[in-house]
Amino acid sequence: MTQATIIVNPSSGKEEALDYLRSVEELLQSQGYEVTVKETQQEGDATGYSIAACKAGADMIVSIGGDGTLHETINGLSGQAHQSKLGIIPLGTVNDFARALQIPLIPEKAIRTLASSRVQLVDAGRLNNRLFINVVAAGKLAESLTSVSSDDKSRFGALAYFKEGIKELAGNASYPLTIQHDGYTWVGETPLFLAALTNSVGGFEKLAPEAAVDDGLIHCFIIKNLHFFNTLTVSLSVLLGNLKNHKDVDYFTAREVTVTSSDTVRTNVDGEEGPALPVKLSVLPRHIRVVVPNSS
Ligand SMILES: Nc1ncnc2c1ncn2[C@@H]1O[C@H](COP(=O)(O)OP(=O)(O)OP(=O)(O)O)[C@@H](O)[C@H]1O
Repeated sequence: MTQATIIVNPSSGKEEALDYLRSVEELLQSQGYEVTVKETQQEGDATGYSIAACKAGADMIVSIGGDGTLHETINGLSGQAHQSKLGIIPLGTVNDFARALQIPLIPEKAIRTLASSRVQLVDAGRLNNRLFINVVAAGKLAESLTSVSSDDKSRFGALAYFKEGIKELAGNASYPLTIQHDGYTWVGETPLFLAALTNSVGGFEKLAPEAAVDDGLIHCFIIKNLHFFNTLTVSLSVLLGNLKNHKDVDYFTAREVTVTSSDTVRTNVDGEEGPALPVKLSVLPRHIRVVVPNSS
């Protein structure tokens, strides 16, 4: 009998993940899976459960939670001799990875997607010695997003991010960064450096519109000045996917990027606190097998 493991994070998003557990189990059983359920209690659990599922030869791992739970699950999958395919029920706050893959954000619809026969190969990013799936951010703005409390996230959802972000914009503080890629070096002060693998960053699905999940590229934005966030042009730029064309933004794509600073600068990785700089980023092309809707 084929095996599936469900990894469910009860604290994700609005804390509704457990409400959908039974439906996910039933759908998988109806597809002929023998199902194991693993509930996370703390950071690292999803990685451990994911490694165990691969070692047990599970055909599919289903993550019920947000981008943080997915990040941990994928870090478990990678490097295993047998890599299970991944099903996603997006119940986090932002759910960028699901947005990028056009997995429905309505849980009932996402659950039906698990019956899809379509599996898409998706890039993963490497950051020093671990993987990321969506975005690495560095700078004052990234640090402020990391500081959003999980209480605020549960109560306000994505708005919690904007609340913190806007507080930080008022300061417009920058860090000195050195960014190297493909023989180029950028040196300057920036409040925000973004390295995105997918088109959806922070819930903005058009922030990096040309970023395909399997293009083998890191899409990088160096925001040189945050003053422009205070003007109407920024909202238009972001919403229309023109951020890269703004005069205060440097945009490039790369397969490998190194970011260093003379200051202590922490990163935000897939929405959670990441390591301090320096970081070396690279791409593992078409590294993860994700179950996506038949029609997308
Ligand atoms: N039982 C638990 N109670 C509290 N925190 C948990 C529990 N299980 C896992 N975690 C933590 O939850 C975090 C991941 O949450 P996740 O990203 O899935 O939800 P989210 O932050 O609401 O969504 P998003 O990342 O899409 O905004 C990880 O940092 C992990 O350590």
